[in-house]
Amino acid sequence: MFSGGVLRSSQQLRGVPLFARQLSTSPRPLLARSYTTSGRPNQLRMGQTRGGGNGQKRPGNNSFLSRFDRINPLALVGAATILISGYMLIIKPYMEWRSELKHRAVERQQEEEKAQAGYTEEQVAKFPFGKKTVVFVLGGPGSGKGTNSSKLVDDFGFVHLSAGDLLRAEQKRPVSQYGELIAHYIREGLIVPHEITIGLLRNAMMDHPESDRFLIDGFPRNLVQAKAFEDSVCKAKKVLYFECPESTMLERLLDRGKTSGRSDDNIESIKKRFRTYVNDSKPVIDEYAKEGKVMTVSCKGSVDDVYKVTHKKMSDFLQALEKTSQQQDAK
Ligand SMILES: Nc1ncnc2c1ncn2[C@@H]1O[C@H](COP(=O)(O)OP(=O)(O)OP(=O)(O)O)[C@@H](O)[C@H]1O
Ligand SMILES: O=c1ccn([C@@H]2O[C@H](COP(=O)(O)O)[C@@H](O)[C@H]2O)c(=O)[nH]1
Repeated sequence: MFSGGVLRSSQQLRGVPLFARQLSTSPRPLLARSYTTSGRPNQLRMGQTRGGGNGQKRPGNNSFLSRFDRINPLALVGAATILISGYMLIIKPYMEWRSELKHRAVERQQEEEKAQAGYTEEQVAKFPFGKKTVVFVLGGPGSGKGTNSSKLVDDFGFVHLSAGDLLRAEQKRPVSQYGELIAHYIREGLIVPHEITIGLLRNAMMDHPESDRFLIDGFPRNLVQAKAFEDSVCKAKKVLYFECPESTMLERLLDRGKTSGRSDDNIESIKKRFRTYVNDSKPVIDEYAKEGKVMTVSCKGSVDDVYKVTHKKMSDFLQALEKTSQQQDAK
């Protein structure tokens, strides 16, 4: 760092920082100051040597210790200050930054390994999906699925899995290979390929082995997804459907968009989401209705009013389910 020009006239100063050398070789101080072993300054005039005033050098003048006679202590202090400051201001923060980067890279790698590993085929095969009570929560965008699902969690001990939330979380995961794809589908109001969504839902269910009840909110979005989920995970026991006019949904979504930060709570995306709902998602509800699985709740009224109806319907369903299971156990 201090490799400045060689000072031929003061070879003794090799190893001393340039800053110190320049100060110590400066012609400015007419009185070079040295220090005695007692610490008192010992002032000598230029050219005067310790051996007397005759200009002859003493034999020991070139000894190691005598080299320091010519070094200005202030210069040494200055050099030391520069060294310490350089270390504190540049080298130390740089080393800390490098170590932080290394730490983050290790964390990212661990996260990626964990995400890629997911669950083994054996673990998936052993998980008792068929014994779980799965209720799909369906309805148009902004019809109140999330609002009511959160309340059902508190009252009936469901685990609430929102397909949209799982996709948004996956999109944000720094090492996700699907991040950009999901962002595009969500912004365009399109349906993400079902392999991705079903994988996320299945893993999320397996993350809660202790729970017997799952609310799956905003899924399935089309008939292909519904069939794929039934084939690879399980059948839903019931569908909770929030019926809502488009004008109400639009008003609520635009209002939510003021604070939600969602990339699809804007008028262009909302229109696309409505189109997807009518063309792809509503037929799923119609299909389940044919199987007698749908409980319909109107979204009109206050949050509390709507939830009162939702609570009653869910309570009736769970009671009926309990009764059926008791009857089966009795056989
Ligand atoms: N009964 C209600 N009255 C007034 N506002 C409501 C009512 N129910 C829900 N909201 C509000 O409407 C907005 C949409 O509700 P929510 O997020 O529950 O809908 P969602 O069906 O889950 O929507 P998305 O499918 O877009 O996720 C929210 O801001 C919520 O607070
Ligand atoms: O099964 C699903 C669920 C959701 N999506 C995409 O996510 C957005 C937002 O979903 P919300 O339920 O409103 O949170 C939806 O418009 C789809 O683009 C999906 O592809 N598949």
